[in-house]
Amino acid sequence: MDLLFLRLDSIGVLTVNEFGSPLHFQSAHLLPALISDESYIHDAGKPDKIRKQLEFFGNTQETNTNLQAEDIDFILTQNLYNAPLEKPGTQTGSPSVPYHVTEFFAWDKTPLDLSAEIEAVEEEFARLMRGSHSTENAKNPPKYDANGSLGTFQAGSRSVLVSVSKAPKTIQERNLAELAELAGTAGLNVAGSLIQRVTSINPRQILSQNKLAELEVIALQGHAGVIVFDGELSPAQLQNLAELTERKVLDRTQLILDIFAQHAKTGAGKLQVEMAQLKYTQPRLVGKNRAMDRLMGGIGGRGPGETKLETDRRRIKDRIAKIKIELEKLKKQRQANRAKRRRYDLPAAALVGYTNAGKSTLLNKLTKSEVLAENKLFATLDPTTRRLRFPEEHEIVLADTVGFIRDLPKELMEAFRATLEELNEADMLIHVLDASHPEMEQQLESVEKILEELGLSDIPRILLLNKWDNIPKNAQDPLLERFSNAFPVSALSGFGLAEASAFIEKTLFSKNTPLHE
Ligand SMILES: Nc1nc2c(ncn2[C@@H]2O[C@H](COP(=O)(O)OP(=O)(O)OP(=O)(O)O)[C@@H](O)[C@H]2O)c(=O)[nH]1
Ligand SMILES: [Mg+2]
Repeated sequence: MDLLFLRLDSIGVLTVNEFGSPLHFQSAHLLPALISDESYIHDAGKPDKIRKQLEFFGNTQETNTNLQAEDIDFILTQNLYNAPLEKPGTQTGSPSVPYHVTEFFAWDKTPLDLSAEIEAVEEEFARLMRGSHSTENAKNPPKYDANGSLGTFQAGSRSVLVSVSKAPKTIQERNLAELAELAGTAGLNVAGSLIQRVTSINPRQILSQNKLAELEVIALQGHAGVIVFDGELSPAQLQNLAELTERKVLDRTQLILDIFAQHAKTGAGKLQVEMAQLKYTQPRLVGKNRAMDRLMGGIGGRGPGETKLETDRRRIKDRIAKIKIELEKLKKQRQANRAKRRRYDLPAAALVGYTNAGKSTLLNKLTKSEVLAENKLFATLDPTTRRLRFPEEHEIVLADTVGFIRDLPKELMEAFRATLEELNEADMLIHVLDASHPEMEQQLESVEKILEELGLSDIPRILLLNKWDNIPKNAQDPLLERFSNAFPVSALSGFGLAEASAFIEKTLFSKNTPLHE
Protein backbone atom coordinates (compact mmCIF):
# COMPACT_ATOMS: atom_id res chain seq x y z
CA MET A 1 0.00 0.00 0.00
CA ASP A 2 2.78 2.42 0.82
CA LEU A 3 4.56 1.65 -2.41
CA LEU A 4 1.34 2.55 -4.11
CA PHE A 5 0.25 5.61 -2.15
CA LEU A 6 3.57 7.17 -1.22
CA ARG A 7 4.90 6.44 -4.69
CA LEU A 8 7.96 4.74 -3.30
CA ASP A 9 10.27 3.01 -5.71
CA SER A 10 11.11 0.39 -3.19
CA ILE A 11 10.74 -0.53 0.47
CA GLY A 12 13.58 -2.26 2.26
CA VAL A 13 13.81 -3.94 5.63
CA LEU A 14 17.06 -4.13 7.51
CA THR A 15 17.29 -6.29 10.62
CA VAL A 16 19.90 -5.56 13.24
CA ASN A 17 21.40 -7.49 16.10
CA GLU A 18 21.26 -6.42 19.72
CA PHE A 19 24.26 -4.15 19.17
CA GLY A 20 22.67 -2.44 16.22
CA SER A 21 24.82 -4.07 13.57
CA PRO A 22 23.08 -5.01 10.32
CA LEU A 23 22.08 -8.65 9.81
CA HIS A 24 19.73 -9.16 6.88
CA PHE A 25 18.21 -7.08 4.16
CA GLN A 26 15.15 -7.62 2.01
CA SER A 27 13.33 -5.27 -0.34
CA ALA A 28 10.15 -5.07 -2.38
CA HIS A 29 8.93 -3.07 -5.31
CA LEU A 30 5.76 -2.90 -7.38
CA LEU A 31 5.40 -4.79 -10.62
CA PRO A 32 3.14 -4.06 -13.51
CA ALA A 33 0.47 -6.68 -12.83
CA LEU A 34 -0.54 -9.12 -15.50
CA ILE A 35 -3.58 -10.64 -13.98
CA SER A 36 -5.91 -12.84 -15.88
CA ASP A 37 -9.27 -13.80 -14.47
CA GLU A 38 -8.13 -17.36 -13.85
CA SER A 39 -5.45 -16.16 -11.48
CA TYR A 40 -8.14 -15.43 -8.92
CA ILE A 41 -8.40 -19.13 -8.23
CA HIS A 42 -7.48 -19.56 -4.62
CA ASP A 43 -4.31 -21.42 -3.82
CA ALA A 44 -4.43 -22.41 -0.19
CA GLY A 45 -0.74 -23.06 0.20
CA LYS A 46 0.64 -19.63 -0.43
CA PRO A 47 -1.19 -17.23 1.87
CA ASP A 48 0.52 -18.74 4.89
CA LYS A 49 3.81 -17.77 3.41
CA ILE A 50 2.79 -14.14 3.25
CA ARG A 51 1.51 -14.32 6.78
CA LYS A 52 4.83 -15.75 7.86
CA GLN A 53 6.66 -12.98 6.10
CA LEU A 54 4.51 -10.42 7.83
CA GLU A 55 5.05 -12.13 11.17
CA PHE A 56 8.74 -12.25 10.50
CA PHE A 57 8.79 -8.50 10.30
CA GLY A 58 6.76 -8.37 13.49
CA ASN A 59 5.60 -4.81 13.67
CA THR A 60 5.22 -4.33 9.94
CA GLN A 61 1.50 -4.08 10.31
CA GLU A 62 1.49 -1.05 12.58
CA THR A 63 4.47 0.99 11.60
CA ASN A 64 5.06 0.34 7.98
CA THR A 65 1.86 -0.18 6.17
CA ASN A 66 -1.10 0.43 8.46
CA LEU A 67 -2.38 -2.91 7.31
CA GLN A 68 -5.36 -4.11 9.29
CA ALA A 69 -6.16 -7.76 9.76
CA GLU A 70 -9.08 -7.23 7.40
CA ASP A 71 -6.77 -5.93 4.72
CA ILE A 72 -4.42 -8.83 5.04
CA ASP A 73 -7.33 -11.19 4.61
CA PHE A 74 -8.34 -9.25 1.58
CA ILE A 75 -4.89 -9.48 0.10
CA LEU A 76 -4.78 -13.18 0.74
CA THR A 77 -8.14 -13.87 -0.82
CA GLN A 78 -7.32 -11.76 -3.81
CA ASN A 79 -4.22 -13.91 -4.28
CA LEU A 80 -1.80 -11.10 -3.93
CA TYR A 81 1.14 -13.36 -3.72
CA ASN A 82 3.51 -14.51 -6.35
CA ALA A 83 5.84 -17.18 -7.44
CA PRO A 84 8.95 -15.22 -6.46
CA LEU A 85 7.91 -15.69 -2.84
CA GLU A 86 8.53 -19.36 -3.23
CA LYS A 87 11.80 -18.99 -5.00
CA PRO A 88 13.09 -15.73 -3.60
CA GLY A 89 14.91 -13.51 -5.96
CA THR A 90 13.71 -15.07 -9.17
CA GLN A 91 11.17 -13.18 -11.18
CA THR A 92 8.81 -15.22 -13.28
CA GLY A 93 7.82 -14.02 -16.70
CA SER A 94 4.21 -13.36 -15.84
CA PRO A 95 3.74 -12.42 -12.22
CA SER A 96 0.31 -12.99 -10.73
CA VAL A 97 0.66 -10.19 -8.18
CA PRO A 98 1.62 -6.57 -8.64
CA TYR A 99 4.71 -6.62 -6.43
CA HIS A 100 7.98 -8.42 -6.09
CA VAL A 101 9.78 -9.27 -2.87
CA THR A 102 13.48 -10.16 -3.02
CA GLU A 103 15.07 -12.89 -0.98
CA PHE A 104 16.73 -12.25 2.38
CA PHE A 105 20.32 -11.40 1.90
CA ALA A 106 22.92 -11.40 4.56
CA TRP A 107 23.76 -7.72 4.85
CA ASP A 108 27.33 -8.10 3.60
CA LYS A 109 26.03 -9.97 0.53
CA THR A 110 23.25 -7.55 -0.35
CA PRO A 111 23.41 -6.38 -3.95
CA LEU A 112 22.30 -2.80 -3.37
CA ASP A 113 22.02 -1.56 -6.92
CA LEU A 114 18.32 -0.81 -7.01
CA SER A 115 18.35 2.01 -9.50
CA ALA A 116 18.90 -0.13 -12.59
CA GLU A 117 16.12 -2.48 -11.57
CA ILE A 118 13.68 0.35 -10.78
CA GLU A 119 14.40 1.96 -14.11
CA ALA A 120 13.57 -1.26 -15.92
CA VAL A 121 10.36 -1.68 -13.95
CA GLU A 122 9.30 1.89 -14.65
CA GLU A 123 9.79 1.39 -18.35
CA GLU A 124 7.62 -1.67 -18.16
CA PHE A 125 4.94 0.27 -16.26
CA ALA A 126 4.93 3.00 -18.87
CA ARG A 127 4.54 0.43 -21.61
CA LEU A 128 1.70 -1.44 -19.95
CA MET A 129 -0.23 1.58 -18.79
CA ARG A 130 -0.58 2.77 -22.36
CA GLY A 131 -4.28 2.51 -23.16
CA SER A 132 -5.03 2.72 -19.48
CA HIS A 133 -5.47 5.97 -17.56
CA SER A 134 -2.16 7.70 -18.17
CA THR A 135 -2.81 8.64 -21.77
CA GLU A 136 -6.54 9.13 -21.50
CA ASN A 137 -6.50 12.92 -21.49
CA ALA A 138 -3.76 13.39 -24.00
CA LYS A 139 -5.51 11.45 -26.73
CA ASN A 140 -9.00 12.69 -26.18
CA PRO A 141 -9.12 16.00 -24.36
CA PRO A 142 -12.42 16.13 -22.49
CA LYS A 143 -14.69 19.10 -22.94
CA TYR A 144 -15.11 20.35 -19.40
CA ASP A 145 -12.32 18.50 -17.72
CA ALA A 146 -10.66 21.07 -15.52
CA ASN A 147 -9.31 18.70 -12.93
CA GLY A 148 -8.73 15.39 -14.60
CA SER A 149 -11.45 13.62 -12.71
CA LEU A 150 -14.63 14.95 -14.22
CA GLY A 151 -15.57 14.51 -17.78
CA THR A 152 -15.20 12.00 -20.53
CA PHE A 153 -13.29 8.79 -20.89
CA GLN A 154 -12.13 6.81 -23.86
CA ALA A 155 -14.30 4.07 -25.23
CA GLY A 156 -12.93 0.72 -24.20
CA SER A 157 -11.35 2.06 -21.00
CA ARG A 158 -11.25 -0.43 -18.19
CA SER A 159 -13.20 0.42 -15.07
CA VAL A 160 -13.81 -0.72 -11.51
CA LEU A 161 -17.37 -0.39 -10.18
CA VAL A 162 -17.86 0.67 -6.57
CA SER A 163 -20.91 0.62 -4.33
CA VAL A 164 -20.82 2.29 -0.92
CA SER A 165 -24.21 2.17 0.70
CA LYS A 166 -26.27 1.45 3.78
CA ALA A 167 -28.25 -1.09 1.77
CA PRO A 168 -27.69 -4.82 2.27
CA LYS A 169 -25.12 -6.52 0.10
CA THR A 170 -27.68 -8.26 -2.11
CA ILE A 171 -29.24 -4.94 -3.07
CA GLN A 172 -25.83 -3.41 -3.69
CA GLU A 173 -24.99 -6.34 -5.94
CA ARG A 174 -28.21 -5.82 -7.86
CA ASN A 175 -27.46 -2.14 -8.27
CA LEU A 176 -23.94 -2.94 -9.44
CA ALA A 177 -25.40 -5.29 -12.05
CA GLU A 178 -27.38 -2.36 -13.45
CA LEU A 179 -24.33 -0.11 -13.16
CA ALA A 180 -22.37 -2.68 -15.17
CA GLU A 181 -25.04 -2.50 -17.88
CA LEU A 182 -24.81 1.28 -17.86
CA ALA A 183 -21.01 1.10 -18.02
CA GLY A 184 -21.19 -1.34 -20.93
CA THR A 185 -23.64 0.89 -22.77
CA ALA A 186 -21.35 3.88 -22.21
CA GLY A 187 -18.47 1.92 -23.74
CA LEU A 188 -16.51 0.99 -20.61
CA ASN A 189 -15.11 -2.45 -19.88
CA VAL A 190 -15.63 -3.66 -16.34
CA ALA A 191 -12.44 -5.00 -14.76
CA GLY A 192 -13.63 -5.46 -11.20
CA SER A 193 -15.91 -4.26 -8.45
CA LEU A 194 -15.88 -3.32 -4.80
CA ILE A 195 -18.79 -3.29 -2.36
CA GLN A 196 -18.80 -1.65 1.05
CA ARG A 197 -21.73 -1.60 3.42
CA VAL A 198 -21.62 1.31 5.85
CA THR A 199 -23.80 2.49 8.71
CA SER A 200 -23.65 6.07 7.47
CA ILE A 201 -22.22 7.77 4.43
CA ASN A 202 -19.38 10.16 5.14
CA PRO A 203 -20.23 13.31 3.18
CA ARG A 204 -16.57 14.17 2.61
CA GLN A 205 -14.86 10.81 2.29
CA ILE A 206 -16.85 8.21 0.43
CA LEU A 207 -14.31 5.45 1.09
CA SER A 208 -12.23 4.76 4.19
CA GLN A 209 -8.48 4.78 3.73
CA ASN A 210 -8.41 0.99 3.89
CA LYS A 211 -11.11 0.52 1.31
CA LEU A 212 -9.47 3.04 -0.93
CA ALA A 213 -6.31 0.99 -0.74
CA GLU A 214 -8.27 -2.11 -1.73
CA LEU A 215 -9.74 -0.18 -4.61
CA GLU A 216 -6.30 0.94 -5.79
CA VAL A 217 -5.07 -2.64 -5.75
CA ILE A 218 -8.10 -3.90 -7.70
CA ALA A 219 -7.67 -1.09 -10.21
CA LEU A 220 -3.95 -1.73 -10.52
CA GLN A 221 -4.53 -5.43 -11.10
CA GLY A 222 -7.26 -4.84 -13.64
CA HIS A 223 -5.39 -2.02 -15.40
CA ALA A 224 -8.43 0.11 -14.78
CA GLY A 225 -8.08 3.82 -15.43
CA VAL A 226 -11.69 4.64 -14.56
CA ILE A 227 -13.55 4.21 -11.29
CA VAL A 228 -17.33 4.34 -11.35
CA PHE A 229 -19.34 4.90 -8.18
CA ASP A 230 -22.95 3.80 -7.94
CA GLY A 231 -25.09 6.74 -6.86
CA GLU A 232 -24.03 10.35 -6.80
CA LEU A 233 -20.79 11.77 -5.38
CA SER A 234 -20.88 15.11 -3.61
CA PRO A 235 -18.43 17.78 -4.78
CA ALA A 236 -16.39 17.20 -1.60
CA GLN A 237 -16.27 13.44 -2.05
CA LEU A 238 -15.22 13.84 -5.64
CA GLN A 239 -12.57 16.34 -4.73
CA ASN A 240 -11.09 14.08 -2.06
CA LEU A 241 -11.04 11.14 -4.43
CA ALA A 242 -9.36 13.24 -7.09
CA GLU A 243 -6.62 14.07 -4.60
CA LEU A 244 -6.07 10.47 -3.60
CA THR A 245 -6.28 8.63 -6.88
CA GLU A 246 -5.01 9.48 -10.32
CA ARG A 247 -7.73 7.50 -11.96
CA LYS A 248 -10.71 9.11 -13.58
CA VAL A 249 -13.62 9.12 -11.17
CA LEU A 250 -17.21 9.01 -12.40
CA ASP A 251 -20.48 8.53 -10.60
CA ARG A 252 -23.69 6.96 -11.86
CA THR A 253 -25.15 10.34 -12.77
CA GLN A 254 -22.17 11.22 -14.94
CA LEU A 255 -22.31 7.82 -16.56
CA ILE A 256 -25.98 8.27 -17.45
CA LEU A 257 -25.27 11.79 -18.68
CA ASP A 258 -22.49 10.41 -20.84
CA ILE A 259 -24.78 7.79 -22.37
CA PHE A 260 -27.35 10.47 -23.06
CA ALA A 261 -24.69 12.62 -24.69
CA GLN A 262 -23.64 9.71 -26.90
CA HIS A 263 -27.20 8.84 -27.91
CA ALA A 264 -28.81 12.25 -28.38
CA LYS A 265 -29.54 12.81 -32.06
CA THR A 266 -31.70 15.90 -32.45
CA GLY A 267 -30.69 19.46 -31.68
CA ALA A 268 -33.05 19.67 -28.73
CA GLY A 269 -31.85 16.38 -27.26
CA LYS A 270 -28.22 17.40 -27.53
CA LEU A 271 -28.89 20.78 -25.93
CA GLN A 272 -30.82 19.22 -23.07
CA VAL A 273 -28.02 16.78 -22.32
CA GLU A 274 -25.35 19.44 -22.54
CA MET A 275 -27.33 21.60 -20.15
CA ALA A 276 -27.64 18.74 -17.68
CA GLN A 277 -23.90 18.04 -17.94
CA LEU A 278 -23.01 21.69 -17.38
CA LYS A 279 -25.30 21.95 -14.38
CA TYR A 280 -23.78 18.83 -12.90
CA THR A 281 -20.22 19.96 -13.55
CA GLN A 282 -20.57 23.51 -12.25
CA PRO A 283 -20.65 22.92 -8.48
CA ARG A 284 -17.99 20.27 -8.83
CA LEU A 285 -15.61 22.72 -10.43
CA VAL A 286 -16.10 25.05 -7.48
CA GLY A 287 -15.27 22.24 -5.11
CA LYS A 288 -12.05 21.47 -6.88
CA ASN A 289 -11.17 25.13 -6.96
CA ARG A 290 -10.99 25.27 -3.18
CA ALA A 291 -8.57 22.38 -3.14
CA MET A 292 -6.49 24.23 -5.64
CA ASP A 293 -6.56 27.32 -3.39
CA ARG A 294 -5.11 25.30 -0.59
CA LEU A 295 -2.49 23.67 -2.77
CA MET A 296 -1.42 26.94 -4.32
CA GLY A 297 -1.36 28.74 -0.96
CA GLY A 298 2.06 27.36 -0.09
CA ILE A 299 3.86 29.22 -2.81
CA GLY A 300 1.70 32.27 -2.38
CA GLY A 301 0.33 32.72 -5.86
CA ARG A 302 -2.73 32.22 -7.94
CA GLY A 303 -1.84 29.29 -10.11
CA PRO A 304 -2.62 29.01 -13.77
CA GLY A 305 -4.95 26.15 -12.83
CA GLU A 306 -7.17 28.45 -10.88
CA THR A 307 -7.38 31.11 -13.57
CA LYS A 308 -8.34 28.42 -16.01
CA LEU A 309 -11.01 27.20 -13.64
CA GLU A 310 -12.47 30.66 -13.34
CA THR A 311 -12.70 31.07 -17.10
CA ASP A 312 -14.13 27.57 -17.30
CA ARG A 313 -16.80 28.48 -14.80
CA ARG A 314 -17.64 31.71 -16.59
CA ARG A 315 -17.82 29.88 -19.89
CA ILE A 316 -20.14 27.30 -18.40
CA LYS A 317 -22.42 30.03 -17.07
CA ASP A 318 -22.54 31.76 -20.46
CA ARG A 319 -23.21 28.49 -22.21
CA ILE A 320 -26.06 27.59 -19.86
CA ALA A 321 -27.67 30.97 -20.54
CA LYS A 322 -27.36 30.46 -24.30
CA ILE A 323 -28.77 26.93 -24.18
CA LYS A 324 -31.73 28.17 -22.15
CA ILE A 325 -32.66 30.59 -24.93
CA GLU A 326 -32.26 27.91 -27.61
CA LEU A 327 -34.39 25.44 -25.71
CA GLU A 328 -37.07 28.06 -25.18
CA LYS A 329 -37.23 28.53 -28.97
CA LEU A 330 -37.50 24.79 -29.55
CA LYS A 331 -40.22 24.53 -26.96
CA LYS A 332 -42.30 27.11 -28.83
CA GLN A 333 -41.81 25.11 -32.02
CA ARG A 334 -42.98 21.94 -30.34
CA GLN A 335 -46.02 23.69 -28.96
CA ALA A 336 -46.86 24.85 -32.47
CA ASN A 337 -46.51 21.28 -33.76
CA ARG A 338 -48.76 19.99 -31.05
CA ALA A 339 -51.35 22.63 -31.84
CA LYS A 340 -51.26 21.56 -35.48
CA ARG A 341 -51.77 17.96 -34.48
CA ARG A 342 -54.71 18.92 -32.34
CA ARG A 343 -56.30 20.59 -35.32
CA TYR A 344 -56.40 17.19 -37.00
CA ASP A 345 -57.92 16.03 -33.75
CA LEU A 346 -55.94 12.83 -33.55
CA PRO A 347 -55.86 11.24 -30.13
CA ALA A 348 -52.36 10.70 -28.78
CA ALA A 349 -50.93 7.73 -26.91
CA ALA A 350 -47.40 7.57 -25.50
CA LEU A 351 -45.19 4.59 -24.78
CA VAL A 352 -43.56 4.85 -21.37
CA GLY A 353 -41.46 2.44 -19.33
CA TYR A 354 -38.12 1.47 -17.91
CA THR A 355 -35.16 1.72 -20.25
CA ASN A 356 -34.69 -1.35 -22.46
CA ALA A 357 -38.26 -2.56 -21.82
CA GLY A 358 -39.02 -2.73 -25.55
CA LYS A 359 -40.88 0.54 -26.23
CA SER A 360 -39.20 1.27 -29.57
CA THR A 361 -39.56 -2.34 -30.68
CA LEU A 362 -43.27 -2.09 -29.95
CA LEU A 363 -43.61 1.21 -31.83
CA ASN A 364 -41.92 -0.43 -34.81
CA LYS A 365 -44.14 -3.48 -34.70
CA LEU A 366 -47.37 -1.53 -34.28
CA THR A 367 -46.66 1.13 -36.88
CA LYS A 368 -44.43 -0.89 -39.19
CA SER A 369 -41.62 1.64 -38.79
CA GLU A 370 -37.95 1.27 -38.15
CA VAL A 371 -36.87 3.49 -35.31
CA LEU A 372 -33.72 2.44 -33.50
CA ALA A 373 -34.32 -0.37 -31.02
CA GLU A 374 -31.41 -2.16 -29.46
CA ASN A 375 -30.24 -3.97 -26.39
CA LYS A 376 -28.76 -0.86 -24.83
CA LEU A 377 -29.93 1.38 -22.04
CA PHE A 378 -31.32 4.67 -23.31
CA ALA A 379 -31.29 3.75 -26.97
CA THR A 380 -34.08 6.27 -27.46
CA LEU A 381 -33.57 9.84 -26.37
CA ASP A 382 -35.50 11.91 -28.79
CA PRO A 383 -39.23 11.50 -28.81
CA THR A 384 -40.45 10.00 -32.06
CA THR A 385 -44.10 10.01 -33.09
CA ARG A 386 -45.76 7.75 -35.64
CA ARG A 387 -49.29 7.41 -36.83
CA LEU A 388 -51.06 4.25 -35.89
CA ARG A 389 -54.10 3.17 -37.88
CA PHE A 390 -56.72 0.93 -36.36
CA PRO A 391 -59.41 -0.80 -38.38
CA GLU A 392 -62.52 1.35 -39.00
CA GLU A 393 -60.53 4.42 -40.04
CA HIS A 394 -59.47 5.14 -36.51
CA GLU A 395 -56.10 6.80 -36.34
CA ILE A 396 -53.93 7.97 -33.45
CA VAL A 397 -50.50 9.45 -32.89
CA LEU A 398 -48.19 7.10 -31.02
CA ALA A 399 -45.12 8.57 -29.30
CA ASP A 400 -41.97 6.74 -28.27
CA THR A 401 -40.23 8.34 -25.28
CA VAL A 402 -36.98 8.26 -23.39
CA GLY A 403 -36.79 5.31 -20.98
CA PHE A 404 -36.94 5.77 -17.22
CA ILE A 405 -34.43 4.52 -14.70
CA ARG A 406 -34.45 4.26 -10.92
CA ASP A 407 -33.04 7.33 -9.17
CA LEU A 408 -33.11 9.36 -12.35
CA PRO A 409 -30.56 12.13 -11.79
CA LYS A 410 -32.43 15.36 -11.05
CA GLU A 411 -30.40 17.31 -13.61
CA LEU A 412 -31.69 14.94 -16.26
CA MET A 413 -35.19 14.98 -14.92
CA GLU A 414 -35.14 18.76 -15.26
CA ALA A 415 -33.57 18.65 -18.69
CA PHE A 416 -36.06 16.15 -19.98
CA ARG A 417 -39.08 17.67 -18.33
CA ALA A 418 -39.54 19.66 -21.52
CA THR A 419 -39.54 16.53 -23.67
CA LEU A 420 -41.68 14.66 -21.23
CA GLU A 421 -44.07 17.60 -21.18
CA GLU A 422 -45.51 16.05 -24.30
CA LEU A 423 -46.72 13.26 -22.09
CA ASN A 424 -49.08 15.74 -20.45
CA GLU A 425 -50.94 15.97 -23.71
CA ALA A 426 -51.22 12.23 -24.12
CA ASP A 427 -54.70 10.80 -23.90
CA MET A 428 -53.33 7.48 -22.86
CA LEU A 429 -50.08 6.02 -21.56
CA ILE A 430 -48.92 2.61 -22.69
CA HIS A 431 -46.67 1.28 -19.95
CA VAL A 432 -44.26 -1.26 -21.41
CA LEU A 433 -42.76 -3.52 -18.75
CA ASP A 434 -40.03 -6.09 -19.39
CA ALA A 435 -41.79 -8.92 -17.59
CA SER A 436 -38.77 -11.19 -18.05
CA HIS A 437 -36.38 -8.89 -16.19
CA PRO A 438 -35.28 -10.15 -12.75
CA GLU A 439 -35.88 -6.64 -11.38
CA MET A 440 -39.28 -6.17 -13.01
CA GLU A 441 -41.06 -5.34 -9.74
CA GLN A 442 -38.53 -2.61 -8.92
CA GLN A 443 -38.69 -1.30 -12.47
CA LEU A 444 -42.47 -1.11 -12.34
CA GLU A 445 -42.25 0.76 -9.06
CA SER A 446 -39.64 3.23 -10.40
CA VAL A 447 -41.74 4.00 -13.46
CA GLU A 448 -44.87 4.60 -11.38
CA LYS A 449 -42.94 6.85 -9.03
CA ILE A 450 -41.58 8.92 -11.90
CA LEU A 451 -45.00 9.17 -13.56
CA GLU A 452 -46.34 10.47 -10.28
CA GLU A 453 -43.53 13.01 -9.97
CA LEU A 454 -44.32 14.19 -13.47
CA GLY A 455 -47.97 14.57 -12.51
CA LEU A 456 -49.08 11.96 -15.04
CA SER A 457 -50.78 9.48 -12.74
CA ASP A 458 -54.26 10.49 -13.83
CA ILE A 459 -53.91 9.71 -17.53
CA PRO A 460 -55.59 6.42 -18.54
CA ARG A 461 -52.99 3.70 -18.64
CA ILE A 462 -52.51 0.19 -19.95
CA LEU A 463 -49.82 -2.14 -18.63
CA LEU A 464 -48.13 -4.45 -21.13
CA LEU A 465 -46.13 -7.42 -19.87
CA ASN A 466 -43.59 -7.41 -22.67
CA LYS A 467 -41.01 -10.04 -23.68
CA TRP A 468 -43.63 -12.68 -22.85
CA ASP A 469 -41.74 -14.99 -25.21
CA ASN A 470 -39.00 -15.07 -22.56
CA ILE A 471 -41.30 -16.16 -19.73
CA PRO A 472 -41.17 -19.87 -18.94
CA LYS A 473 -44.57 -21.62 -19.12
CA ASN A 474 -44.80 -22.30 -15.39
CA ALA A 475 -44.15 -18.63 -14.53
CA GLN A 476 -46.89 -17.28 -16.80
CA ASP A 477 -49.98 -17.95 -14.69
CA PRO A 478 -48.61 -16.46 -11.47
CA LEU A 479 -47.70 -13.31 -13.42
CA LEU A 480 -51.16 -13.03 -14.96
CA GLU A 481 -52.71 -13.45 -11.53
CA ARG A 482 -50.42 -10.86 -10.01
CA PHE A 483 -51.13 -8.33 -12.80
CA SER A 484 -54.73 -9.14 -13.61
CA ASN A 485 -55.34 -5.96 -15.63
CA ALA A 486 -52.21 -6.29 -17.75
CA PHE A 487 -51.79 -7.68 -21.25
CA PRO A 488 -49.08 -10.23 -21.96
CA VAL A 489 -47.36 -9.29 -25.23
CA SER A 490 -44.23 -9.80 -27.25
CA ALA A 491 -43.18 -6.75 -29.21
CA LEU A 492 -40.74 -8.98 -31.02
CA SER A 493 -43.07 -11.75 -32.20
CA GLY A 494 -46.30 -9.75 -32.18
CA PHE A 495 -47.94 -12.06 -29.65
CA GLY A 496 -50.84 -10.43 -27.79
CA LEU A 497 -50.68 -7.17 -29.73
CA ALA A 498 -54.11 -7.56 -31.31
CA GLU A 499 -55.77 -7.75 -27.88
CA ALA A 500 -53.73 -4.89 -26.53
CA SER A 501 -54.45 -2.66 -29.56
CA ALA A 502 -58.14 -3.41 -29.32
CA PHE A 503 -58.10 -2.24 -25.72
CA ILE A 504 -56.16 0.92 -26.65
CA GLU A 505 -58.60 1.66 -29.45
CA LYS A 506 -61.58 1.13 -27.18
CA THR A 507 -60.12 3.43 -24.52
CA LEU A 508 -59.34 6.19 -27.00
CA PHE A 509 -62.47 6.04 -29.11
CA SER A 510 -65.22 5.03 -26.74
CA LYS A 511 -67.82 7.78 -26.60
CA ASN A 512 -67.78 7.90 -22.80
CA THR A 513 -64.20 9.02 -22.45
CA PRO A 514 -63.81 12.68 -23.28
CA LEU A 515 -60.52 12.95 -25.08
CA HIS A 516 -60.13 16.65 -25.58
CA GLU A 517 -61.53 19.21 -23.28
N1 LIG B 1 -37.28 -11.44 -26.34
C1 LIG B 1 -37.80 -10.24 -26.54
N2 LIG B 1 -37.00 -9.18 -26.69
C2 LIG B 1 -37.56 -7.97 -26.89
C3 LIG B 1 -38.96 -7.79 -26.95
N3 LIG B 1 -39.21 -6.48 -27.14
C4 LIG B 1 -38.01 -5.87 -27.20
N4 LIG B 1 -37.00 -6.76 -27.05
C5 LIG B 1 -35.56 -6.47 -27.07
O1 LIG B 1 -35.24 -5.63 -26.00
C6 LIG B 1 -34.18 -4.72 -26.35
C7 LIG B 1 -34.60 -3.30 -26.09
O2 LIG B 1 -35.61 -2.92 -26.96
P1 LIG B 1 -35.96 -1.42 -27.28
O3 LIG B 1 -37.20 -1.42 -28.11
O4 LIG B 1 -34.77 -0.68 -27.79
O5 LIG B 1 -36.28 -0.90 -25.81
P2 LIG B 1 -36.69 0.57 -25.36
O6 LIG B 1 -37.70 0.43 -24.29
O7 LIG B 1 -37.04 1.41 -26.54
O8 LIG B 1 -35.31 1.03 -24.70
P3 LIG B 1 -34.68 2.52 -24.55
O9 LIG B 1 -35.05 3.33 -25.74
O10 LIG B 1 -33.23 2.21 -24.45
O11 LIG B 1 -35.22 3.06 -23.26
C8 LIG B 1 -33.90 -4.99 -27.81
O12 LIG B 1 -32.75 -5.83 -27.89
C9 LIG B 1 -35.15 -5.70 -28.30
O13 LIG B 1 -34.88 -6.60 -29.36
C10 LIG B 1 -39.79 -8.96 -26.80
O14 LIG B 1 -41.03 -8.92 -26.83
N5 LIG B 1 -39.16 -10.14 -26.59
MG1 LIG C 1 -36.24 3.01 -27.28
